[in-house]
Amino acid sequence: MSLRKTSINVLIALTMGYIALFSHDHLFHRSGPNAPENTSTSAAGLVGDEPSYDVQIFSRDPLILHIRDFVSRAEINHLLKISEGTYEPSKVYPEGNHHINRLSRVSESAVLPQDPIVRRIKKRAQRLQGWRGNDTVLERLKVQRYAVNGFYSWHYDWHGNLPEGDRVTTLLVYLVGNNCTGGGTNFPRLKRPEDPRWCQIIECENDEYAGVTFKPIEGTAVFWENMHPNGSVHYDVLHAALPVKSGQKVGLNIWGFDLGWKAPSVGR
Ligand SMILES: O=C(O)CCC(=O)C(=O)O
Ligand SMILES: [Fe+2]
Repeated sequence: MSLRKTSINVLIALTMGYIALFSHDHLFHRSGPNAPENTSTSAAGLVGDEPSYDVQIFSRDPLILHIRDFVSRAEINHLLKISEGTYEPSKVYPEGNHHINRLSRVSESAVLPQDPIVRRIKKRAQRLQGWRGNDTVLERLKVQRYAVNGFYSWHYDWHGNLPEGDRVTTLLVYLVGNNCTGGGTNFPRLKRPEDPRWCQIIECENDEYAGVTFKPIEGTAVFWENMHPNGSVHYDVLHAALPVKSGQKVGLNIWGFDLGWKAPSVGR
């Protein structure tokens, strides 16, 4: 093939790629089933195109993604505003027994009302996870607020033995945290990656905790699968909200709950 023919072919391929990309974008953002809610006012920059976020695979087993700019500044302000006045002390529920236990968890929680902005963020979270069948639903969004000395000690988000299903995914979005010290999300069973570029998003120096600690960078999110591909619970997703030493941290929990989840009888 002559050089001229090759470059024409490359040009055609690039143009086709551009058209494919463009129409994909067109389908998803404007006319697809997941188009943003039709919110007609543009107050506070909350409406319009979906914010573009940036995803990186942090770990393959368990699957953990790090997502930059998952929510916009205007969305953060809105979520903080609608949660104000509705916080209650957070509870824990070992063996189905819901109670406050200040030895394992000190924070306040607020369940968010379902307004158009909340629904839009839920749709974004759902689309990120792909179509998992009608049995997997997102729980009501929950905001967790940690003051100085607030924390949530090491735990799993899965239950492992509920008859009604289980939490199969966790999407944790940091709403406030840029000015706090402490307050990272620690996974003690993960191996810290060696490449120093990860240090932008995880603690590298002076991390007094084993494993990996994600920094609570506002707008970013950490997503993980709580189960192995065959449905068995994953023990390496053990995690904690480390104590806040100064400032304040607020996180948004978006959990994927599979109503049809059952523990597999063998293996992982
Ligand atoms: O806020 C964090 O860093 C983790 C929170 C958490 O694990 C939870 O609410 O289940
Ligand atoms: Fe958790």
